[in-house]
Amino acid sequence: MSVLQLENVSKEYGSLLALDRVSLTVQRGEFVCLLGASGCGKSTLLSLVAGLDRISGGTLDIGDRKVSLMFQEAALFPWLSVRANVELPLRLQGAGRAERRRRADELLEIVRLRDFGDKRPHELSGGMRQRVALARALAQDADVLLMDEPFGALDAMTRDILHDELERIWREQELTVLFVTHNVREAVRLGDRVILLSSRPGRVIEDFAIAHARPRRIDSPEVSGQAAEITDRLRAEVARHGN
Ligand SMILES: Nc1ncnc2c1ncn2[C@@H]1O[C@H](COP(=O)(O)OP(=O)(O)OP(=O)(O)O)[C@@H](O)[C@H]1O
Repeated sequence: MSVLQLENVSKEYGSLLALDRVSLTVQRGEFVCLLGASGCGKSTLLSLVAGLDRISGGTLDIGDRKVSLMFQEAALFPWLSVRANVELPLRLQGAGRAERRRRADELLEIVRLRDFGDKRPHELSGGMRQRVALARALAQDADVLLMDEPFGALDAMTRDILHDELERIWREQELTVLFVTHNVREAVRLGDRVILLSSRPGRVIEDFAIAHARPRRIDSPEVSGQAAEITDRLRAEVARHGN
């Protein structure tokens, strides 16, 4: 069952064409990575799916499904405790105090931060803050999780660990994920599919199926081999555009 369908979606910002007739279908439970050179419109695509911006042409069908967004910066409220940050979406949903607390603790357990609920964000490492952001995104109980380079600012080791965690949570919670990155190995490590976008204006130039058994290691020969193939394709595309 598809949860998201884009057909010939274009996006113009004034005279700038950011996306050019992008077609993409995401099935329920799929982990789809969007990959492309800088400025090709990856974030634009996410913001269209999130309903933060309007398409200029084509059709985008997400039905009545809810999305939640996660960015490179955790964007937590510094004056609130970790638990209170996770509780915020629950508060907006109208959940009562006890229910909020119960669900927030459950989510903190899922991201392995159960003992950190009373801390403030500044007391946590960057990786831990992203875990809180993930818990907060999960609190929205969305059908589709939209992630815009969520681990881009983390060191390689922390990123590795969070890949494992995200994969586990995706599987356990049966999430559908649309994940933007410009890190080819990360895309192959995580995705069921890797959608390669052209340089601006962004068009889908290839849809790679990633069939290697999970869990994958980012430094495994399988991931490295397929990442090299995709990198060559991306390089050719960037060279064609001269940027
Ligand atoms: N609100 C906006 N107004 C005008 N132009 C915009 C706006 N948002 C994005 N753009 C332009 O659209 C193009 C695509 O931007 P976008 O941020 O989606 O690319 P990206 O692939 O996510 O880039 P990066 O990998 O560098 O984050 C860029 O040329 C950008 O300058």
